[in-house]
Amino acid sequence: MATYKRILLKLSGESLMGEKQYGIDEKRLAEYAAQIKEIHEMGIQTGIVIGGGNIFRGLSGANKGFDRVKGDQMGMLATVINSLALSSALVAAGVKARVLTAVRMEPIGEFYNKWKAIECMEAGEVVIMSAGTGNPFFTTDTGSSLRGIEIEADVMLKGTRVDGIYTADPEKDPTATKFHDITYDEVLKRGLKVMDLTATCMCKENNLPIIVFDMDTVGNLKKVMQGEEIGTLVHN
Ligand SMILES: Nc1ncnc2c1ncn2[C@@H]1O[C@H](COP(=O)(O)OP(=O)(O)OP(=O)(O)O)[C@@H](O)[C@H]1O
Ligand SMILES: O=c1ccn([C@@H]2O[C@H](COP(=O)(O)O)[C@@H](O)[C@H]2O)c(=O)[nH]1
Repeated sequence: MATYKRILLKLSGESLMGEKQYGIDEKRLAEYAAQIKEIHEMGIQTGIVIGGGNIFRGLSGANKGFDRVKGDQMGMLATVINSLALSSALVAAGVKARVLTAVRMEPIGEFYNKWKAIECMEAGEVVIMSAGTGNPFFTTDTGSSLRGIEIEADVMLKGTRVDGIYTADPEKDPTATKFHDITYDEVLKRGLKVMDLTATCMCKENNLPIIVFDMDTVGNLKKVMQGEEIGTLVHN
């Protein structure tokens, strides 16, 4: 039984690499598409934002001598590449999918607006909102919170490679312990870096709950949608 009518799913670009060092792992892509198909078949309206860290990040480009704004634009284009790949995998799995872009680039994708996104989801399409916010100095976490609020999602799901929010980065600190749930204020006070702080603030101010969970384990997305408490819930 689905507990949510409409969701915003944020996928990690880095996770899309799978076992690779760079780019897109076809197996991981197909697994993501299959998981999304499962919840789409439950009747859940699904909006998606995907990161670009498997291809390019503006900040790392700045370290290599790129102008920061151009680097961020390259990063936003990286999210468009991932979005196109995901839409292609979804269509191959038999799911109608559409890519909208935060920067005009027809015919690659239609220019995003809230009403178009909602109309398409209500008509049974999975909508992938690409190019982040369209502005430099942001991330796709912030793009996700923005789009989640705009499309009036019931929840923002951050599907990543860790299974929730910990007291410290679990990939660096083996003594870190996991939160079952946590308030936005506590995430901000502790400076927990699983999501950027701008995104957390936006969700707090607009009362959009966040669930952080491990998307790389097949079947988890459906479990979260069925109400299984396998990740960490962030709430007021
Ligand atoms: N307190 C914490 N709890 C859980 N994870 C944390 C924490 N602090 C840092 N992290 C790290 O945050 C990462 C999750 O970020 P993730 O890779 O999904 O997003 P991202 O960097 O925005 O991805 P992309 O930009 O590629 O889309 C985890 O892999 C984890 O190592
Ligand atoms: O609104 C946005 C979103 C993203 N960017 C740039 O893209 C890369 C990739 O996004 P990730 O969230 O890191 O996966 C990001 O590092 C920024 O450089 C942006 O400028 N504006």
